[in-house]
Amino acid sequence: MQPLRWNGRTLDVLDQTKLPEHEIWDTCDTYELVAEAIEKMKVRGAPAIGATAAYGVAIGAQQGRELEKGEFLAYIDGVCERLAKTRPTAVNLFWAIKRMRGLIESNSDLDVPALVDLINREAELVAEEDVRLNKTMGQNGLPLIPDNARILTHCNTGSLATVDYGTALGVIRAAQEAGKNVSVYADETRPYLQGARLTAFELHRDNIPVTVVTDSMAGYLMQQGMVDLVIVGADRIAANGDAANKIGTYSLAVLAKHHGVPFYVAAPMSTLDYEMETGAEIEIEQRSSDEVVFIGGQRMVPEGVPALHPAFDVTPHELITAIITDKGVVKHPNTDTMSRLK
Ligand SMILES: CSC[C@H]1O[C@H](OP(=O)(O)O)[C@H](O)[C@@H]1O
Repeated sequence: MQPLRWNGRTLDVLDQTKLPEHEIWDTCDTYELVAEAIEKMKVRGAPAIGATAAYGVAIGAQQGRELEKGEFLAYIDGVCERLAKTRPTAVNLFWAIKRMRGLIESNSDLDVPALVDLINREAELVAEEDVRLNKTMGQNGLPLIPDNARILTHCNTGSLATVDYGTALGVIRAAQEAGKNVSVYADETRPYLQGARLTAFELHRDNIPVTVVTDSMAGYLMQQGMVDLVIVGADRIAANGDAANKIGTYSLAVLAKHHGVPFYVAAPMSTLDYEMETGAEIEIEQRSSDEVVFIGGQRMVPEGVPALHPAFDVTPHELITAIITDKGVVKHPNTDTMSRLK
């Protein structure tokens, strides 16, 4: 199930906060509505956020179609700034905005209508490329997935986290499509429950055997020999291979190392941030503690008791067996091996 529907003018966003029970689509006909959809995590997942931001710039450009050239360029810069403020960790957001800005700067001689059409087309290209690259990544990861693999994954890295097909779930899909008999344990992934609500939803629809487990069960599953490999996504990968991903990923990597279970990260090249030397520099989004305190509107923490909500953590490259990208697989990632992907 794809999370975005583009008709050339407006963007319909599948409201993922309402899944799996309700399939509700929100129409974004202004860039502000696009920004709010990202901030409220109606759409989430690094590549999906990047594509959504690109469409947000395109919708903003259409809104400014009647402006004079100079006003338009200043206005579209403001649109980009607004979208860049939505969420800090997933580099795909900034990669997409930088790509749109670069296109505008290198074509600033065009008149406004021509620029608007060019921006529209570029946003569509970002989305089309994402699907193609995810499928390539799936094929690149295939050799790492043995037949009958029992796979543990975290959060949601499927079609709902991308334009379609997925990153880590894309590798799992490729394995199933290749006839491998794979099964998945999906961490529920508190507090937003991407695993229970989204990954289980996607895999069940695709007839990929999936069992939901609580985040605290990962160690038990590995201790019982029930997991053959772990595969997760990423929101930003530093030049040395340190990977920022949903909170709880680092704990999985430590457990996997202790139990000798391979730990894979799957991410497109748009998630690699070569300007960031190590993961220590990655900004970790701190979201509202209400997202921890309340589940489905029901209070789980006593009034007056604070709760933390770091939305991501960073897994050191030493704990990562291999990073799977659309350009190839980096085993034992470090600054040197990662540099060869450039
Ligand atoms: C395919 S990347 C998905 C990536 O994004 C998720 O974060 P969020 O749901 O907060 O956007 C999580 O880190 C996934 O691994």
